[in-house]
Amino acid sequence: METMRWVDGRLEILDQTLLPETAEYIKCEHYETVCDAIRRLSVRGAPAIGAAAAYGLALGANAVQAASREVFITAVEKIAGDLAATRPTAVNLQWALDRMLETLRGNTNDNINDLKKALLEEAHAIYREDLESNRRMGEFGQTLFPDNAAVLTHCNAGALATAGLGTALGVIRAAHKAGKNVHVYADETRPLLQGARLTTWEMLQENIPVTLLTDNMAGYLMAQGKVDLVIVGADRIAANGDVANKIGTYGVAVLAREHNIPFYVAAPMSTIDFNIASGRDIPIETRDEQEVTHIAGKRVAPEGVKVWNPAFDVTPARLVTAIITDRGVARPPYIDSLAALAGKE
Ligand SMILES: CSC[C@H]1O[C@H](OP(=O)(O)O)[C@H](O)[C@@H]1O
Repeated sequence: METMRWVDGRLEILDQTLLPETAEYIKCEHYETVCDAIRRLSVRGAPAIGAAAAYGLALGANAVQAASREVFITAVEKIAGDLAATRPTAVNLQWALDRMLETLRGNTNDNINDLKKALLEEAHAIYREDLESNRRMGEFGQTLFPDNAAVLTHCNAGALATAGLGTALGVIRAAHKAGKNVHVYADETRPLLQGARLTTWEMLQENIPVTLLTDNMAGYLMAQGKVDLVIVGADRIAANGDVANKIGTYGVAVLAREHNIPFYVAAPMSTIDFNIASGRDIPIETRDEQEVTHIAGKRVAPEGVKVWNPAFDVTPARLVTAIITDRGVARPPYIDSLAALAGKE
């Protein structure tokens, strides 16, 4: 099942808020529909958000009526700004939009229709490349898995968060395919339950053994000696290796360190933000309080209670055993190893 698809000049997005019960595609005729899909997590996960924004920009550009290249570019830049404003933490969103705008500005063609075609081609390329990136991360990462590995993961860093295989789950898929007999422990991941709803669904689809646990069970599972390694995705990684990922990841990393369990992060190079020195500078999204006060649409917390709902937290680099990227595995010190993988001096 595709996370998204371009059909007859429009973007169709698998609505992940309806999974696992219902698999339904949102038909996006306007880029504002894509903005809404990103904001409400119909499409989610750093690489998937980036690809959706790229297609959203191509969709919006197609609707622009401009008399000149300059007017067209100004209109497209405004659409990119609207898409960029949907969610602040996943750097792939801005990365994809920047790449699309660079493509546009670097194309000296004055024919507006040709510029529109070039934007759509770039969106296709971003989506296609992410699938290849997932495959490469899987190849690099599965070498870190022992046979019969019991693997704990948090949130959903799977096919649904990317263009097809996943980051953390892409590594798990590769290890499963390599015959390593992986067993997955999936944190439910409150408040939006990406683990309970999406990771378990993906693993069951492919007969990869999976056990669901609530977030507050992870420590006891580790204390029982039942976890060989932890692997998670990322939304933004700072130049020093600090990792922003779904809320709860930091707690899992501290528990893993306490129990001497390797803690791996799988992320493409497009998730590394070399413009940010450390996790202190990563913008953390806070979301609607009803995500915490309600479960399945039913209020469970009393009216009037104060709520704190950060969607992400930051795991310091010192708690990260290795970062598995699509260019290889980075080990501490990340300030050097990530820069080397990026080909920076
Ligand atoms: C492969 S990126 C997946 C990453 O994105 C998730 O956040 P959200 O569901 O809010 O988009 C979570 O942090 C995952 O690790």
